[in-house]
Amino acid sequence: MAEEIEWWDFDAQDELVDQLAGDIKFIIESALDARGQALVAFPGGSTPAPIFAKLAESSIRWKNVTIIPTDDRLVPVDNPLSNVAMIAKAFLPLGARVLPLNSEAEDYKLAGSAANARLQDLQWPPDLIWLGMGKDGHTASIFPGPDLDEAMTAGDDIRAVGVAPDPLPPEAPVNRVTLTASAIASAKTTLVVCNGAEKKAVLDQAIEEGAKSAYPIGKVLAKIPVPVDIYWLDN
Ligand SMILES: O=C(O)[C@H](O)[C@@H](O)[C@H](O)[C@H](O)COP(=O)(O)O
Repeated sequence: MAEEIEWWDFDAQDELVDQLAGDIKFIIESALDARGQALVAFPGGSTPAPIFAKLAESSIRWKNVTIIPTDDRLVPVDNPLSNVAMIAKAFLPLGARVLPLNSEAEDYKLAGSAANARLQDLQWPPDLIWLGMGKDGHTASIFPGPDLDEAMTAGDDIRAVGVAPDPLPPEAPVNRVTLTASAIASAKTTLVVCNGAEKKAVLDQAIEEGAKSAYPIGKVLAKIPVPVDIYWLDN
């Protein structure tokens, strides 16, 4: 169980967007003040788009900020499913350094190893890992399937692995590269952002069940040693 979990409930999307963009700005600026640079991981999916847009309006020293996806779908960057493309569109024009997890490798395991090798060059740990979650309880791209154990139990030196979700999620039915649970747990700050009663019910159950949960989000949160803030939009 994460040391402490705090829920922040919102009735309106613009309130969640404003609050979250402000909180992420604060985390990034604190890192810039302390170290002159910041490393953050942002999720894919549909939820982040308005938050990226709001955050991109912030006057931050973006040139000193490195952004990685928490996970990526193994598709070319010009494919609408690409997580890194969505991040890059919002933050590359501001001068941020946006690094992909995906690669040309056809073998998803090789793509995972390549991403892991690239992440070794970064100044770890991340200042922030912002997680999304699916209705099936996946988070980042830690999904039920043959690679769940590896993603959950890989050692601290393994930051990313390739994953073939089983079943493939209908909204993006492709293999993935994801940060491992230990990479996620190493972050200085962790946020979860989700919406709707269905995801709330899954998240409540996953938190209750902790490490034994069949939901990946429950297993991952159980490994996180710092307090976790959950931003939940009721819609
Ligand atoms: O690439 C991905 O699929 C994600 O990073 C994933 O973990 C996402 O955060 C959730 O599936 C929620 O997605 P939505 O925001 O679209 O509901």
